[in-house]
Amino acid sequence: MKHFPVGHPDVKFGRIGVVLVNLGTPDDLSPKSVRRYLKEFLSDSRVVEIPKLLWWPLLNGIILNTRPKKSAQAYRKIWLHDINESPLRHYTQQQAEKLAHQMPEVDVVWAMRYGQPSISTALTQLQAKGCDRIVVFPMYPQYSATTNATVSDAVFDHLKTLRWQPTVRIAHPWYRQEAYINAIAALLKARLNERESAPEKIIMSFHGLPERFINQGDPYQCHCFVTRRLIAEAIGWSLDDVLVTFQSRFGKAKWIEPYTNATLTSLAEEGVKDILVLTPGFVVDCLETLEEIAMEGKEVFEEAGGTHYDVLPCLNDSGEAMDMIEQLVKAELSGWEL
Ligand SMILES: C=CC1=C(C)c2cc3[nH]c(cc4nc(cc5[nH]c(cc1n2)c(C)c5CCC(=O)O)C(CCC(=O)O)=C4C)c(C)c3C=C
Ligand SMILES: [Fe+2]
Ligand SMILES: [Fe+2]
Repeated sequence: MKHFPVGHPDVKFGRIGVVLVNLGTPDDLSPKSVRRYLKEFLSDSRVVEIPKLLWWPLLNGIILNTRPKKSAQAYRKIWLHDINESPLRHYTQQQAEKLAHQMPEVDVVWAMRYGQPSISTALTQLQAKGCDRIVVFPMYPQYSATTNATVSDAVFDHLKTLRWQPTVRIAHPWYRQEAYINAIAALLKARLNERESAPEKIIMSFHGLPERFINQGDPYQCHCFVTRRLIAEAIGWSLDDVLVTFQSRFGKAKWIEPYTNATLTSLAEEGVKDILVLTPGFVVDCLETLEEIAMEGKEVFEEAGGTHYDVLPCLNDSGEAMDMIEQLVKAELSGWEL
């Protein structure tokens, strides 16, 4: 029953919406698209904290003239050519579509922090369907200002443009939630059981960050260590054999260590032959897992003398992933009557 006065626009309300947000990815393989994506991403002052006066000439003068071509070649190796789509966007879309089936009582959409569909587009879409309560769900288990906070920035920038703002909840980081730990542990145990023998070491490779960000209070590294401990406990492995490493260093500054590639080399040089690598900080496979870990990491390990390099895929849109997302989203809806 609506009680709007005469002349008031007929705004829909009363529904609940969910938006799954991931990082963003190029629209296609052209250096132009990769450049557009990198420009938006690397212009975010939460991601690169170098004073604009120094960063802009470097970004626009050098990086955006050299990196897009190199990155486009890397993306070509992992692109889903049959559907002409980036894995990151494909799996994010699949997750949202599957969640919509699992939770028909809410409206589910997806968004890319850098690129399309933007967070603003997704929120507009949900409001048009009548959602006046919205859960924003960043697809990052471990909190970092470079990922989670920048999602919040985009959400609140959008809210600034509205007269009737929806009530918004931003999901709490879920690096230690049972639903997440159990989902990864289930896939990991299944892989360990499939194998003829256990690997000598399990490596958990997380995306890195400049060390300065951690020293300034970003909790990301601690979250990664908690995740590692809980997964190791869930599979009954000693922490001595489940290592954390950090990958994808960008630029010249010191990033958090140990670096993934350096660890792969030193392990192989110490005589470790057989390892299993997983990337629990990435919910879906993407450039960083498929190219950097599955391809480049394998080369690095084998060149240094390793012989068995096994990689566990990300959760993607598996049954385990979808149960996990449903449980985590439902916890965020708590108290909102449907
Ligand atoms: C410039 C510094 C960067 C920081 C800080 C950073 C943090 C960070 N990133 C992810 C997740 C992803 N990053 C991805 C790609 C990617 N990351 C950076 C740089 C930083 N990331 C660049 C320049 C790129 C682009 C690719 C390249 O040119 O090498 C991706 C993959 C996207 C895809 O399209 O597949 C993800 C996912 C996290 C979780 C994080 C902080 C914790
Ligand atoms: Fe990154
Ligand atoms: Fe990378």
